[in-house]
Amino acid sequence: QSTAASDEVFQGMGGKPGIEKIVQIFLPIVLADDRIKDSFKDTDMERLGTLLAEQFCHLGGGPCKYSGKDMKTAHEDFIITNAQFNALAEDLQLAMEEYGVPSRIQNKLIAKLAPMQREVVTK
Ligand code: HEM
Repeated sequence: QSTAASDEVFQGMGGKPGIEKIVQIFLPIVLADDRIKDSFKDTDMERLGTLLAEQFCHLGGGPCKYSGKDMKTAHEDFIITNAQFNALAEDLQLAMEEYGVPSRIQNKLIAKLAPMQREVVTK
């Protein structure tokens, strides 16, 4: 594991074009998911998509800067449960699966998101 390139998750998702495509697959899955879709009814999904792509690229070790709010500030006005956090992670995994990201890389991205749970979950 220590020999893995620091950008292996970024590369494994297909670089910037791959990440953009994954986000394009991911957002419709979220908006069709009865467990979480209501949270996004007033959200500018295009802006959210841009920020998610930046964030995944940065977390994956790619050459991107995340320009959005910190996770606590972004979510504190919403009521978000642990179950909803898990639902969103599951949807992201579906999107990565559909794009053909290897499961080892999928798991690494999800592992990087897991620590955000305590900042995102408000209830
Ligand atoms: C690992 C989990 C998550 C990540 C990485 C994440 C990431 C983000 C990012 C990057 C933004 C944009 C921040 C900004 O506006 O500057 C955002 C906004 C938002 N997130 Fe999350 N999020 C996560 C989980 C969730 C969950 C579980 C929900 C609800 C079910 C949720 C609901 C929202 C909503 C509604 C907004 C938009 C707020 C607005 O319209 O301004 N997020 N999230």
